[in-house]
Amino acid sequence: MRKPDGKIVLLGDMNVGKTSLLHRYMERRFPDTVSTVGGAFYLKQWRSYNISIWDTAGREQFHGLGSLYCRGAAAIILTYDVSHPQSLLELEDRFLGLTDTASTDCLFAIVGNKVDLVEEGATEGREEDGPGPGTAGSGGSPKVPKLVQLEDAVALYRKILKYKMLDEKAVPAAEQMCFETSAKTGYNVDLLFETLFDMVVPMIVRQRAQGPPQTVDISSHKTPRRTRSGCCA
Ligand SMILES: Nc1nc2c(ncn2[C@@H]2O[C@H](COP(=O)(O)OP(=O)(O)OP(=O)(O)O)[C@@H](O)[C@H]2O)c(=O)[nH]1
Ligand SMILES: [Mg+2]
Repeated sequence: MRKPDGKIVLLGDMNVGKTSLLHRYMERRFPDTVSTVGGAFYLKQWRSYNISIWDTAGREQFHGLGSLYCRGAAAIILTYDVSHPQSLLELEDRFLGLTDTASTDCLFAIVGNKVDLVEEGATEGREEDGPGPGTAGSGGSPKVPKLVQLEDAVALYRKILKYKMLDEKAVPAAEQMCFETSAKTGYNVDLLFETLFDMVVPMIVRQRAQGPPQTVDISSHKTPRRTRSGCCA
């Protein structure tokens, strides 16, 4: 298997829909999920590059693993549930610190999932994949109030830039990196992942131009010949 060229990590509280978003994008469906244990990844070929997308567990007991998964990440998707304000607060309080191990030029996307559940429509004009937030596919489930607005996510994005000491002019604009999605209907899901892939590819190209990676490719590593004394030749 070829080593992934870039890595994207999904972070966020339990139950916000990280696994469902990944299933919707990779498998084009919305299956029943069980709460993730540890983490898992998918490989996506985008142009001529292999991008790994890591799904992580939101449950507190797996919290320690988060920074391991983020190591060297080119992009991180911070996910919350639009009907649960606490899930947005958790991103700042509990998850942002885990991203310190990511690549120095790591991109951040903030994603409010489950818009199909809420009364108010999501941002208009971004629906390029899948029906609207609360239309076909929502199964007529009773609507709940939308308790987190897109502006709240934009405010968090700006806080992240401050925390990372990044210049707002040197990174993608908040409006470009804050999404509202529904893993259930597919709303904005392709847009989310494919926007990030398109942003990650130039980073890969730049990293390659800067020199070989600092990691060892074990598939091309020859086992050293042993001498009679037992030392390596
Ligand atoms: N209505 C609706 N339900 C969703 C959506 N996304 C996920 N769910 C439901 O929310 C629950 C949790 O989804 P998961 O994808 O397992 O959540 P998770 O973030 O991976 O949770 P952990 O693995 O515990 O961190 C499941 O019952 C999903 O069916 C969505 O867009 N709309
Ligand atoms: Mg999960």
